[in-house]
Amino acid sequence: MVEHCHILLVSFPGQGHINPAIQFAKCTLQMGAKVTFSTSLSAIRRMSEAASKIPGLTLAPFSDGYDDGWTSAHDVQDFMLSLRTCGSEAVTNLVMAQEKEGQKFTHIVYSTLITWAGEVANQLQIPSTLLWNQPATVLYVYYLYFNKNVDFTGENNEVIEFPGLPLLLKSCDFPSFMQSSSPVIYNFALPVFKEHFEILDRAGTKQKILVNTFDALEFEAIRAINKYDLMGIGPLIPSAFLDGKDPLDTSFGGDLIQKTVDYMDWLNSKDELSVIYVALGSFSSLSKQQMEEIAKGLIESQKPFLWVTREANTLSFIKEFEKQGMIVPWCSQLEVLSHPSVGCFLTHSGWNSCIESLVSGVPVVAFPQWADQPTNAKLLQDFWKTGMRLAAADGGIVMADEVARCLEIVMGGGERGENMRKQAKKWKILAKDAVKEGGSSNVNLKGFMDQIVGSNQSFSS
Ligand SMILES: O=c1ccn([C@@H]2O[C@H](COP(=O)(O)OP(=O)(O)O[C@H]3O[C@H](CO)[C@@H](O)[C@H](O)[C@H]3O)[C@@H](O)[C@H]2O)c(=O)[nH]1
Repeated sequence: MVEHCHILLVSFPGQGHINPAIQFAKCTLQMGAKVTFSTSLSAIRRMSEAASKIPGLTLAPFSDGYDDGWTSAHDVQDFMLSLRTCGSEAVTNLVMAQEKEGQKFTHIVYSTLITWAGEVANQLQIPSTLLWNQPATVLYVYYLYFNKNVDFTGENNEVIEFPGLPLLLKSCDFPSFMQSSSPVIYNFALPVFKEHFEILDRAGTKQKILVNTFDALEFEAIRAINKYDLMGIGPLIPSAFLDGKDPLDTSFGGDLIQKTVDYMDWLNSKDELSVIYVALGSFSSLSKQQMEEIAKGLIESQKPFLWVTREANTLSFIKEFEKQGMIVPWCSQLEVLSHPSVGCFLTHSGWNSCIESLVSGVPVVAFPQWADQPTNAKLLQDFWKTGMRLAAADGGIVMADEVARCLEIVMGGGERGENMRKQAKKWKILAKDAVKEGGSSNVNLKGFMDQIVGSNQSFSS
């Protein structure tokens, strides 16, 4: 029975993980399940009041030892260890507390990087499912890296074929952690991804993996790993920007910073498709030189821009720069992307940003930094064909000319830009189709819910 379904949802505290997790919670709540959402106190604190009042949602924060939030000034390995220790204890305590009251969680759903929640679920013999919040393609690439005899050396950046994938990758397209240039401080990452597979394998055969993607977008990659049952249940995006069923669902509710500057009047004053929206990650750590090159490239483009950054004060020509654009510390990205004046998204290609660009039908200029972002940028450019990736000059810096060149191609009147805009419109329609009643993601999510309550009763949407 649906009212007996109680999901414990555990998420990594980063913005790119919290957002799809909250949206997953909203979808399953609408189907009648109860959801307890557990993550670090710092992430729960930044959730809007509205999110904390979602009916049926219980928040279960725990201290991960970084109650003011992790910043790049902290050692990332220490943080991951502390999160694992504190999180494992918190999840165990939550399960025990339920049992004391004669109740139990039906299922534990845990996000990417939260391997330990899967481990605790295995130990406590509670069925669990990974909510993978990156493309299915990236999961497949990691799977091959750890499990199959595929040569990932990619010497001289030669092209590598991946069985079952209609896409050729070079080493520069791999997740950054696989690349030889990955900084030592991120050496913790590959073992975490390896552990994901080990935990899935210990949980039993043919484990389901929920993926924030949809069938039409990654048909082959979703089916490429026979060992697991990947299910596209995305895009996990607030309803108002997707199917419109709930016009009041206009935000994820877990914003890093609550909106502080009003940019809507400014956007309203601009011509259709004329504005460049720039957001290069919640924790961008671009060098001063790189920031300046991007700024110069934007100026060269002569187009208005809205740039989300909290580092603009490092720019030497900020005053001149501000005449052409607007700088904000945070915005509602989906609100901006769905504004008619926005014609291009200059993005770090974090997975949520990619999928939000597709849902909004906005072409991109991709500037991947790390993690899955190089692969995401490759997919956007060569598979979904909605944009292009910036090329770095010798020395690794992307120069202003390159920024301006790509913006001109994507936003200009030429054939390439025209095609990208056409492709972007196509994905916008297909994304909405996926979540409609009877759409692939809608069917998959209902199927998952049916399975976890162990009944044949169908869920309403
Ligand atoms: O001003 C802003 C800037 C961002 N966002 C939102 O913040 C989220 C950002 O997510 P994402 O684009 O995925 O970036 P990160 O937060 O950097 O995501 C991390 O997590 C993702 C999911 O695992 C990975 O794909 C990325 O590489 C990794 O950096 C999106 O929902 C945006 O809509 C806003 O609402 N307002």
